[in-house]
Amino acid sequence: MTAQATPRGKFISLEGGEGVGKSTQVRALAQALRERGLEVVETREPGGSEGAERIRDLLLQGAEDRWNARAEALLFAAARADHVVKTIEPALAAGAWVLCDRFVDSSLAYQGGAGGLGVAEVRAINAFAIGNGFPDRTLILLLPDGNERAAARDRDRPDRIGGRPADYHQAVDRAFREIAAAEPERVTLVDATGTLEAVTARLVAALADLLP
Ligand SMILES: Nc1ncnc2c1ncn2[C@@H]1O[C@H](COP(=O)(O)OP(=O)(O)O)[C@@H](O)[C@H]1O
Ligand SMILES: Cc1cn([C@H]2C[C@H](O)[C@@H](COP(=O)(O)OP(=O)(O)O)O2)c(=O)[nH]c1=O
Repeated sequence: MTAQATPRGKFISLEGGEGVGKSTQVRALAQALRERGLEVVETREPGGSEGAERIRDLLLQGAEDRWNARAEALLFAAARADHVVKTIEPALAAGAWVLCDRFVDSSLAYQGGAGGLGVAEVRAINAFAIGNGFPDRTLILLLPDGNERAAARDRDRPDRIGGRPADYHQAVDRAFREIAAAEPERVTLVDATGTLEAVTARLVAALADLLP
């Protein structure tokens, strides 16, 4: 008898601006997928491995001018390279589904689109960092006025990037929509209004073609 190879898991990233409900929905979607019998690993960026969590502190704490735009983009990519090798790839190879709270599209939208480096340039450094490790599906949560939930949650202590001005966050939002338009096979825009349960149901529906 020959051993059956374990089928590879699927890699799903959740994206969107500040406070649209990504962390809430990673937990809820993981639960919904587990109820369907899937093994699920939840992770986040920046972070998700020991070294990447250290880089997270460097990126999110301290003064706004702690890093220039290129250094910031490279630090996100370095954290991602470690996260892929240490956490994401082993889980997928073992057959688990990986749900990631932010991934490469956050770099494309924040550093590339809003930060002025250019989406193509930031894509290139990330291609070097992660090779073929793009998600199987990316779900971008959209709120019409995204910031109310984040503002209520963070009060007056946003992090180094969350605290940037409104026009930066509007540019992030535009960049996410452009990425979705450019890569419709991988990237789906999902309405994040309504109850937690309603949003989770939309996310599950957006994965229908990948589910076993
Ligand atoms: N569907 C929802 N309706 C109302 N509030 C929500 C909903 N989903 C999340 N929240 C709340 O909005 C805030 C931001 O959600 P969170 O999941 O932390 O967002 P993100 O990870 O995108 O920053 C939290 O206080 C959370 O409890
Ligand atoms: C992964 C990633 C995050 N970020 C930013 C987005 C957030 O402001 C911050 C991550 O903080 P996080 O706590 O995940 O944000 P939130 O819960 O508000 O969504 O880092 C980038 O600018 N580029 C990236 O590649």
